[in-house]
Amino acid sequence: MKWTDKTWKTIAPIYQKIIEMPFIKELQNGTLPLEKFQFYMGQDSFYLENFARSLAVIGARTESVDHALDFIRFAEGAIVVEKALHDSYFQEFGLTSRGKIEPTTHHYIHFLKSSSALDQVEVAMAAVLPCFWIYQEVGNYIYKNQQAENNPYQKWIDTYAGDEFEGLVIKAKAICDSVADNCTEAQQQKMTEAFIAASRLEFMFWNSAYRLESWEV
Ligand SMILES: Cc1ncc(CN)c(N)n1
Repeated sequence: MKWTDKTWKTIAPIYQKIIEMPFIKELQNGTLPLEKFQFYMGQDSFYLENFARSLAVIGARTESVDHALDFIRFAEGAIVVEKALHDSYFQEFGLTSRGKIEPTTHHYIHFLKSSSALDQVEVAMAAVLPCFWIYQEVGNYIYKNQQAENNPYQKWIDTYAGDEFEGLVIKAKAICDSVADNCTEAQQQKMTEAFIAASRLEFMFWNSAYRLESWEV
């Protein structure tokens, strides 16, 4: 069985919790309060910037030139989305500033930065995979199950349920499978642990936006 198939099974309960969480349900039916989406957008702007930096570091560290090119292109894509967030989404949703980095975002971006810099590069590739794969699954899930017309969050849904994003996910999964084939059992286990940690952080990221979580002091 492919590493990706085995690993997705380990996070199936986390994914189930994600699609049942209020942030996702309300995004799906268009009732998510604007304030929560604004919070999410601001935090996601920090996230995408640092996600892109981590992808670029992985690109620099990977042995295969083809994988280096893929990761550098992933990094470029994440920065382009980040700019689009500023240029269009921020304006559309009335956000003037992205605010400051809040606790869950802080945890997530530092997890990605330390993994990309210090972990075995195959483990770092596994750490960034949920950022692609979970978003695609959630985007597709919402797209298939939505009933709301004139959903204010439609553009977000279409981004992650779209063909362009699917192409990136297919590539990121294929790279993880090909590098996992050359890893020992113990190394594959570390890849899986990194994937699980990032999946938990994806849940926490949406949950923290729903709760408008901020530093207490
Ligand atoms: C937190 C988070 N994770 C993943 C994605 C999709 N790259 C995102 N925009 N934000």
